[in-house]
Amino acid sequence: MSKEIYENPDLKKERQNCPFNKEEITHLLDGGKEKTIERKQLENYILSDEQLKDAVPMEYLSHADKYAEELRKACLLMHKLADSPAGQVPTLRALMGAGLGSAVLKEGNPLALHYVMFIPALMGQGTIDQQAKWLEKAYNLNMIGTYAQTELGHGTFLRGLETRATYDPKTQEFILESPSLTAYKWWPGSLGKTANYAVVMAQLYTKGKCEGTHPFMVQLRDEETHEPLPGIVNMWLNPVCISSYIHYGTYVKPTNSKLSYATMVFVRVVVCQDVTTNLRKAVTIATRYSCVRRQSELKPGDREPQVMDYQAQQNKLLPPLAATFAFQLAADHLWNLYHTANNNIEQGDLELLPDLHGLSCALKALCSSEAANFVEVCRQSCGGHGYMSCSNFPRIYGQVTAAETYEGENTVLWLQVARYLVKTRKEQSGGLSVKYLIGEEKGPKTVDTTLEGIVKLYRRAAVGLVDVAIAELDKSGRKGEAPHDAWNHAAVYLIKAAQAHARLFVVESFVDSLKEGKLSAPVRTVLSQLCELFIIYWLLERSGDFFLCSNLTKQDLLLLNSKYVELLAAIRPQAVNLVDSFDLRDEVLNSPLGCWDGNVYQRLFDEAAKSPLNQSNVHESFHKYLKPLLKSNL
Ligand SMILES: CCCCC/C=C\C/C=C\C/C=C\CCC(=O)SCCNC(=O)CCNC(=O)[C@H](O)C(C)(C)COP(=O)(O)OP(=O)(O)OC[C@H]1O[C@@H](n2cnc3c(N)ncnc32)[C@H](O)[C@@H]1OP(=O)(O)O
Ligand SMILES: Cc1cc2nc3c(=O)[nH]c(=O)nc-3n(C[C@H](O)[C@H](O)[C@H](O)COP(=O)(O)OP(=O)(O)OC[C@H]3O[C@@H](n4cnc5c(N)ncnc54)[C@H](O)[C@@H]3O)c2cc1C
Repeated sequence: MSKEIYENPDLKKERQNCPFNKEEITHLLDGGKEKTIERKQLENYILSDEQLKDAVPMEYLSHADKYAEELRKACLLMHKLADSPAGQVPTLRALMGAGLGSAVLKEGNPLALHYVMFIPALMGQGTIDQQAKWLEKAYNLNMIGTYAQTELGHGTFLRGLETRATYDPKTQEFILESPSLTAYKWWPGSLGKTANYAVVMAQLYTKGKCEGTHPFMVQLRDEETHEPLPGIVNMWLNPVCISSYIHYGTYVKPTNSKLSYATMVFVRVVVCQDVTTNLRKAVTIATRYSCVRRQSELKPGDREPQVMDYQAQQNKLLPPLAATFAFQLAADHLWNLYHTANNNIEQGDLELLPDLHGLSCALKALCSSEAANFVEVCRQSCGGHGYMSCSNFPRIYGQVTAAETYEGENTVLWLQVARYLVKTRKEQSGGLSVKYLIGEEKGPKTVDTTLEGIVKLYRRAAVGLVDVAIAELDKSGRKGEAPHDAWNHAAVYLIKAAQAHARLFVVESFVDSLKEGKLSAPVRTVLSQLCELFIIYWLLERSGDFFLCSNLTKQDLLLLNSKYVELLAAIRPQAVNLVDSFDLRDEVLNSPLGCWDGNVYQRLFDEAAKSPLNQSNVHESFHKYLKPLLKSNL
């Protein structure tokens, strides 16, 4: 007789009479029905392999055992690549990020940097000959690489990196050296124990002149013994300058010195998608738990309500739910811009490079910081159980907050965005993605609080805040301040302008995607409600920007507040159906709070029982330490 599948009765009720086709949203997020089928086949292929399951929860292993266990599984995954039903590239993409890969490699993939930065660096910066020599070796995993740029003393300021690569015309070799302790490469993933090669960013010196940071291919370890090569600690020999600009001993300047930064741009683009995947996991866990959890008293004398019925809980969870769609659609737009710009750059056309840099910085900083804040709100919305390691919130939060720092610390990226916006506004040229800065936007006299009207307000705020920042810069200039001092003293305004620009891009992406998308009426209705909720939420959160730059009035704000709480109530009934549409398997959520069946308490109990401390009633330490204390009559 088939085992009755348990489903929490509250979750079961939430799922009844769903007014829209969940699979339609699943296909939208996957990029089409075929992609969904491919993803599900791949998930079954990977998650059905018993060798990829953890014998004990990772949190109970030592540091070294965690590394060994993750490496074992990562290598097994690579062996499974060849027979993957989804093909190599989609499989690798799924295994590297916060999605399917995180169901197997809970502490992170020791081979991630090889695929996410090392190979892209070779593809983007290597000459044809170098690619012929290294790419096949890298794809065949006959070498494991990393991207070694950050040093103990420098991560942000690339022009300040201390590692030197001095070209010796006699031997036609580069001598790489770390001239000081602060020059030691620090942070590169896999550098410690896994990689045997690295793309090393170093200052290129030739004929006594520094030509700036360039990428070098360096062998770190013996390919057989894995022992570090001689002198590896502070001296690397025989590196190869990738995309060599040394022709017959003479340095030939690249068409754009920032092309050597291209790998970072690629990762910033993929980080937007990755943090969105993590946010989807957090929202799913918190939403399902909030419909299982019953607590307190809403109506005197009534049964304890589902905590999702509190407006305060809806205010916590529905904006991040909406954000997952907003960020996904914006990340898709950015990915398309990346491909267009990259194809043009390969033809020597660099026109879109500033736009790509500006937008990738803006979206990486916005999505990572907003996702980090939203993940923490999701964790808090689950009370004490959200604090448990097995909830998966600590791990998701750790991964998302890391993205606020790596690949460009967010503040630094915001200032890069501001530099691009000020230049575009002042020069009234370029600015593919910031057309509003070129034309003279006439702000609406009275505020129109329709969706289109609110988007216009976002545009007013975006252009207005750039003008406020420029006015500050000009004011400092008139006081005789040097440009770098004026820039530093306007930083607060510059960052606000950059953030308003990033929010405008996300809002326009969401609205435009709904206009262009071929959606059924029910799906369009629920996504439009989420879109309106989200853009009003952000406006209410940043109302100062809009008061400063538009004719928004107190009455308008009160009206928008009312609209916002109406939308919370309208979306509440579909919260579980919306997160079910993400189609995230329990193994990917990896949380007893978020499991599909809602059997939360039993799963929490089972997780607790796995702790080594729960394998006996009295731990040996009692006899060693506590008992003597109890007897000592202090
Ligand atoms: C496939 C699925 C994957 C899923 C997994 C996803 C994620 C997880 C995977 C990987 C992450 C893991 C590890 C992270 C790895 C790292 O962290 S690698 C190290 C990252 N480090 C950085 O990002 C360093 C940040 N700093 C910089 O980029 C630069 O120092 C700077 C801040 C940009 C300043 O550079 P500088 O040379 O000083 O330039 P300046 O500010 O003077 O500007 C000069 C002009 O150059 C333009 N510009 C700057 N950068 C770029 C660029 N990248 N592209 C194009 N143009 C650029 C700038 O706009 C200026 O132009 P003007 O016209 O003169 O204004
Ligand atoms: C999980 C993780 C993985 C990583 N993986 C890699 C890797 O694989 N390879 C690699 O090379 N690196 C890696 N890194 C390093 C990472 O890229 C750097 O930490 C990052 O670029 C930030 O640089 P920093 O550490 O020097 O911070 P800093 O720049 O020193 O930041 C300190 C403070 O200074 C501020 N600041 C700095 N410059 C300015 C400015 N111009 N204006 C205003 N404020 C400023 C920052 O905003 C910040 O508040 C990783 C980091 C993490 C956390």
